[in-house]
Amino acid sequence: MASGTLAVGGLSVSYGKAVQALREVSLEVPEGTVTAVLGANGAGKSTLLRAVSGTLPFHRGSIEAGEITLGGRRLSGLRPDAVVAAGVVQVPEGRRVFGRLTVEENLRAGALGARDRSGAAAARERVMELFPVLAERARQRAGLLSGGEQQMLAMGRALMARPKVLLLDEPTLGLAPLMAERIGETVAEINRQGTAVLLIEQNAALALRLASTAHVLEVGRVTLSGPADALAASDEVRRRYLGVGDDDALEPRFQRPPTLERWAG
Ligand SMILES: Nc1ncnc2c1ncn2[C@@H]1O[C@H](COP(=O)(O)OP(=O)(O)OP(=O)(O)O)[C@@H](O)[C@H]1O
Repeated sequence: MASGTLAVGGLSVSYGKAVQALREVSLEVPEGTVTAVLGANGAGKSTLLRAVSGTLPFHRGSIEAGEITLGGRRLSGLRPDAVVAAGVVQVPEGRRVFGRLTVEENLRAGALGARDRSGAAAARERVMELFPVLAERARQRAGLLSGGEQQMLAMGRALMARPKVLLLDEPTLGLAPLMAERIGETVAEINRQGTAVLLIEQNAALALRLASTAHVLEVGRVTLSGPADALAASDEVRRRYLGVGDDDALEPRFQRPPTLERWAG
């Protein structure tokens, strides 16, 4: 397996005895690609990212079965800092920048997770090129930035650890359409520069445009997987996630469950 491929195999996760959030989920983020996960609220998308980043215990969740590997090396069971050092870094939902620290200090904090310090200057340069506004605001408190700028900072902070795989949890949530587009363009650029991305995104149209492969999660199970363009063309995805051709599309979780289909590839 390529050294940067993230693989999730047969993953089951629960929160206590009552909530089984993921059931035998298997998917891959091949080295250097963008893979998207779609799903209604509560489908288990954030749980998947928490499992990969090692942060489940902070939410009282645990892995019951399955494993997560990067390039064949086991990540499941590692502490979050070890997962970051191995090359997988999460940008959490809701940005969560350190509001009282400056932009610069937030970025420095991100660099602490890197495997070694030698590439810190190059990483900072890359972040400032991707997000020029962060250079302009370097001395400002992060809490004073707009929502879109905070998302940029959260992504920049994650990139300071020089990840092989970036985990993005709803990066455009709550942003104006123009800002959401900019974030989308930046995700594409980050990927062009060689970083793989596991993208969770409520804007399914944007996610399917950015990703090469996509998966649909429903009540903790992967119910649909395939090339992103094939999913974007499927009636099921168009109706349930792209809001095309069905008045009920705004309430995806109340619709009938999808049939299990898979495309080759
Ligand atoms: N800390 C927790 N304790 C108990 N149950 C939880 C916890 N976190 C999530 N859950 C439950 O696990 C299931 C999956 O939640 P998860 O947040 O992963 O879904 P999601 O697809 O990310 O949804 P959303 O988009 O609303 O965040 C849901 O039933 C949710 O209520």
